[in-house]
Amino acid sequence: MNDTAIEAVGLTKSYGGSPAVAGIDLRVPRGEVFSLLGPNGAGKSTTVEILEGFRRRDGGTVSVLGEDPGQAGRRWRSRIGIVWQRETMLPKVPVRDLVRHFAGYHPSAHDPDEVVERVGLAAKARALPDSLSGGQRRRLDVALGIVGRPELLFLDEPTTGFDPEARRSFWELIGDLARRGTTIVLTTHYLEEAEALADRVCVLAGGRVRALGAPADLGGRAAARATVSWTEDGGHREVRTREPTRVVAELAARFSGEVPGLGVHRPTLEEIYLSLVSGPAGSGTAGEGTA
Ligand SMILES: Nc1ncnc2c1ncn2[C@@H]1O[C@H](COP(=O)(O)OP(=O)(O)OP(=O)(O)O)[C@@H](O)[C@H]1O
Repeated sequence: MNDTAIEAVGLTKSYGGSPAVAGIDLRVPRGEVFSLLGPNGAGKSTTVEILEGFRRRDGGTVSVLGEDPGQAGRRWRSRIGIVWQRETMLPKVPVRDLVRHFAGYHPSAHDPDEVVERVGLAAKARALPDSLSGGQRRRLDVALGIVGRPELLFLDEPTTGFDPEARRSFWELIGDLARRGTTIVLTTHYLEEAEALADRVCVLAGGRVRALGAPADLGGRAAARATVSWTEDGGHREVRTREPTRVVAELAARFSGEVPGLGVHRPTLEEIYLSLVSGPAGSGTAGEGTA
């Protein structure tokens, strides 16, 4: 089996002459959790909808699970799961029956009751979709996206409206699917979600790839200087250093033990992300290139 789930080369799409996707190259190996980040209007949904076969591209080549999504048929579609950004219209059918119904479309679906349980809707199994809260409704969308045991799962801002506990349990669910080999494309505005789940993140801005890499390395993050801070003589002190361990060891020796107010701060993914998307299009440097 081909070990590439998604390959796009030179992908372009314009709306009324304005480029939304301006030449993107992507390769996502099977089994990877790949996260697309970027500000509103960056081109994430357009890219993902082309990969899902719901939007026509203007240029470039695309292969998803070995087929061109623009030409692929129902069998291909049944190998893909989608959790849309916007709520989809659902019939007035209880949660459990709806998940069972969706499972019926797929030859090797998960047990629907287990899926309802996994997304935390067991107590609402008999409820109608209309009666669910926003976060519960989102969990139902997730259940419908995963029940078919997709090889490739697209999640477009899946945890919007989730409370913190629901988000954590959703992360566990996604981690579990990933460990079982599902390839996942996650679009999110939550940097901590990308950090918790993604093997690699791709930052899009202005329809182009600004940076690509593991969350820990993105934009030179791993090599970036850390800030070591402490309190001394009643005042705040800090140094920026590439060797925070050495600085902390020196401080520990100097204070003979606990260093008052000690802190070590490395750039967060959010800080790196903001520095990547704040410049003019094309100014992103670190890690730029082919995904
Ligand atoms: N159907 C459409 N018709 C015209 N312009 C569109 C259409 N869909 C998207 N666009 C434009 O294309 C650009 C990229 O939009 P897209 O929805 O792909 O961005 P996004 O990164 O998904 O944003 P968000 O984070 O807000 O969901 C935007 O400037 C948007 O206004």
